Amino acid sequence: MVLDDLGSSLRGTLDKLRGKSRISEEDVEDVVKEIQRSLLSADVDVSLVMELSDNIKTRALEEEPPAGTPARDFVLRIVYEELVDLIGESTDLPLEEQTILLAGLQGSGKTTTSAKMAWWFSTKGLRPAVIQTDTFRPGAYEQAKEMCRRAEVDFYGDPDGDDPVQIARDGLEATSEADVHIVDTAGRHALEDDLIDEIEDIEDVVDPDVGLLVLDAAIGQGAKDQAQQFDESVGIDGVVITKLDGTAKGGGALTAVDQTDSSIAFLGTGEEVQDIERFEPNGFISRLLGMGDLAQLAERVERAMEHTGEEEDDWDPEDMLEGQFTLKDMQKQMEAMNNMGPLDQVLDMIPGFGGGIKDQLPDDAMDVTQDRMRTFEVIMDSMTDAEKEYPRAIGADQIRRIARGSGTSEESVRELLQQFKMMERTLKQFQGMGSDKEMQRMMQQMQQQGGGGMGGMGGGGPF
Ligand SMILES: Nc1nc2c(ncn2[C@@H]2O[C@H](COP(=O)(O)OP(=O)(O)OP(=O)(O)O)[C@@H](O)[C@H]2O)c(=O)[nH]1
Repeated sequence: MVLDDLGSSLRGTLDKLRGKSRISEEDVEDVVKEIQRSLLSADVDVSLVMELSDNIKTRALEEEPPAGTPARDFVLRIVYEELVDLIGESTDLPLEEQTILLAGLQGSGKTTTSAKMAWWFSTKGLRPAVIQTDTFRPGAYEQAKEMCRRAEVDFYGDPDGDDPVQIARDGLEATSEADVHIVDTAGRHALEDDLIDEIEDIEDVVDPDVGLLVLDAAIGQGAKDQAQQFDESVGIDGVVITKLDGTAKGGGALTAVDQTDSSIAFLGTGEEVQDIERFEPNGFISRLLGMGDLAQLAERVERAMEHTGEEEDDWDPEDMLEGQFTLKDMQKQMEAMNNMGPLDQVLDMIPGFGGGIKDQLPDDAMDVTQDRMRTFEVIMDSMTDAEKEYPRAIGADQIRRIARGSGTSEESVRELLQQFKMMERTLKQFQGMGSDKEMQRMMQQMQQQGGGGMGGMGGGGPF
């Protein structure tokens, strides 16, 4: 996504400042150019890019770095603060009764997002209900109903209805026991007058407390007009950026946030109901700058562990950071990762693993696809405990036996062992960074500096 790219290119540029105590105008120019290049190539609106880069330049040249602050940290802090300023706080969504109206173009992910958000609110102890008013797209009703079933939340829709406004009215009544009403609306290919009229009518009936614009991360410059129109008709308080698990850059979404003077509420990171994250600007930016976001990682690991089942479980995810890595750990991790999301996203959250280092890993290290995982799981079920503890000792005879026992091929078994070795190497690389001490030191620094996300970046951080 947009800032991923910024993270790695910026790290390279900032590394050139290493060891310098003062920065020259030329250094600042380099940094600013890098930021401009990466934001523009991610489709962020030109005037927005110029504003951001001008601010960074002015501050970097005019402000006096605090005594003893290396030039690199000083510039980084400014970049960080300006990005926080640009992206803003996350949309205010108090955990209380409310009605949320979702707007957006066809296919942006509204229906999926409504169920995901409902799931999210349910994890916070509230009782959400999704009201599906999309009578335009065949299949929207079934899709929403099925996702709400999976999310275990209330749902209202009318597969035979053709009046979205009436459905909205009936839906509010039918789900009156719910605390949070999430009203999904129909999308169209482009902004058409009838879409705008329809959503305005729905808005009149539901009287939402919050209007959210759902945007596909792939949206480019078109985001500006769309955001403006929806803002004028129903009022946009926040943006949900979907499909951030793909290759899209998300720059348009930043433009929309700026255009509507709103903020980001949620990020969508997959097709399942749980693939949603509440947007946290500090964590988000720290993560993209390569600092990792421990809080999010902890939350994901915790959630994944809940799903790993009640079976006896002495597996501690921290082992993965401490060096006792066996196939048993890999098995548990794979179960957990099934629930946590793709490995590369998880790694982004580990301090020191984002950007640079991850980029240097072979692509294969991340390529544990769902299918491969399933095959691996079957294979591991056919292994003995000893084989899982000492996979390196597995020989050709055992490979043959395991392949036969699991109904897979010897090649698949070898592939699993290969994957294991790769993960082991990957983790060693991470351990080699002295993660524990480094992390403790980072936390201490952050505390000393008032908990600001930047403190930990002072010298020797994982950049
Ligand atoms: N990978 C990925 N896919 C997503 C995400 N959010 C939605 N999708 C997919 O995008 C497609 C469109 O999503 P919908 O939720 O149907 O979009 P919509 O805005 O309701 O579409 P209309 O009802 O036609 O307006 C579906 O195939 C979803 O599974 C996401 O965060 N990641």
